[in-house]
Amino acid sequence: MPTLTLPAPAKLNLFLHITGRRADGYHLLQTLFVFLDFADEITLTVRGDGAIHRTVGAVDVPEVADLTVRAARLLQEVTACPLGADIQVFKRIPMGGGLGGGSSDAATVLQGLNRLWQCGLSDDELAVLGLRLGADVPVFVHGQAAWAEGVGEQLTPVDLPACWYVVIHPQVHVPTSELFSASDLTRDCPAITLAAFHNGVGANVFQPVVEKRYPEVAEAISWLSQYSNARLTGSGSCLFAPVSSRQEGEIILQSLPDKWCGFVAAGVSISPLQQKLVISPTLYN
Ligand SMILES: C[C@@](CO)(OP(=O)(O)O)[C@H](O)COP(=O)(O)OP(=O)(O)OC[C@H]1O[C@@H](n2ccc(N)nc2=O)[C@H](O)[C@@H]1O
Ligand SMILES: Nc1ncnc2c1ncn2[C@@H]1O[C@H](COP(=O)(O)OP(=O)(O)O)[C@@H](O)[C@H]1O
Repeated sequence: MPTLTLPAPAKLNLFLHITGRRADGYHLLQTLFVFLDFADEITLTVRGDGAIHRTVGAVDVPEVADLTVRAARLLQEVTACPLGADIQVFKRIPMGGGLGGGSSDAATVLQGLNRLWQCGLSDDELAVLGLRLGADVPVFVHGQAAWAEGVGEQLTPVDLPACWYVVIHPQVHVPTSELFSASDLTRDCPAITLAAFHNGVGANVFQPVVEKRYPEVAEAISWLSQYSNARLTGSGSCLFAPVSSRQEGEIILQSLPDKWCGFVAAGVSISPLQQKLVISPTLYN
């Protein structure tokens, strides 16, 4: 049966402001998404019997709740596709760390099965479907670094200069919903422009809230700030800082306290998924 292996990259939120709230309680954001060349790997194999199974995946995510399985079922339902799939998810991206791994996995499954099942949906149609699974799925479907508004689905592509980042996971799980409901979260940021961001305006509004509730994250931010401008990504708990080269990042990581994990990755404007899809439109065998 046809098989396809694709990357599901991590993202960083280079800044994240909340500008207001929708009537349904969801928060309106301004953020800048960039991708990392650090990714989960997903292998999809077509099944003729219509069943969808996750044959490899994170042990602490039940198969039925896995965003890859939910994405496959959604695409199957919407397109009335009679085919199924076996899904292998090799996780590298820390979960619940603000790196968007679950959303990225879902986007990769939508893109991969759209091809394997020959559904013929456009990127825009896949992004609309993806939004039903999570606010961050559309940006991963399009795979282009973007200025984002709304809940993160109103995307304007941007081309950012290549950059290296040190990313640290303080081994703390920070639940996104808890942070969005925090009383001390700033929800009235004035709207800014991309030009203002490039002039140094912009912060992550979750950062002070997370630092107050999770001292371990505050300690990690303070540690990384010795070397470069450290900031939280998404709702945390991972943090990142720009560095001038992979080598500089690796040197910083040599002093990383054992209790935390870290890696160095390149920030890229075209996601590793889009790069692979564009280079070889008929990838599967
Ligand atoms: C904060 C961001 C920034 O990129 O990323 P992560 O930290 O998750 O990577 C996203 O906005 C995360 O969006 P999304 O992926 O939809 O968050 P979920 O975990 O599904 O949302 C959990 C809960 O947070 C609240 N929520 C979420 C998004 C939003 N714009 N407003 C909200 O109020 C809702 O109550 C929702 O039920
Ligand atoms: N394939 C998946 N990979 C990671 N997390 C998943 C997956 N499917 C469902 N989840 C759930 O989504 C939550 C958020 O995961 P993730 O997207 O990695 O983090 P974040 O939203 O903080 O960037 C996890 O805690 C997990 O319970």
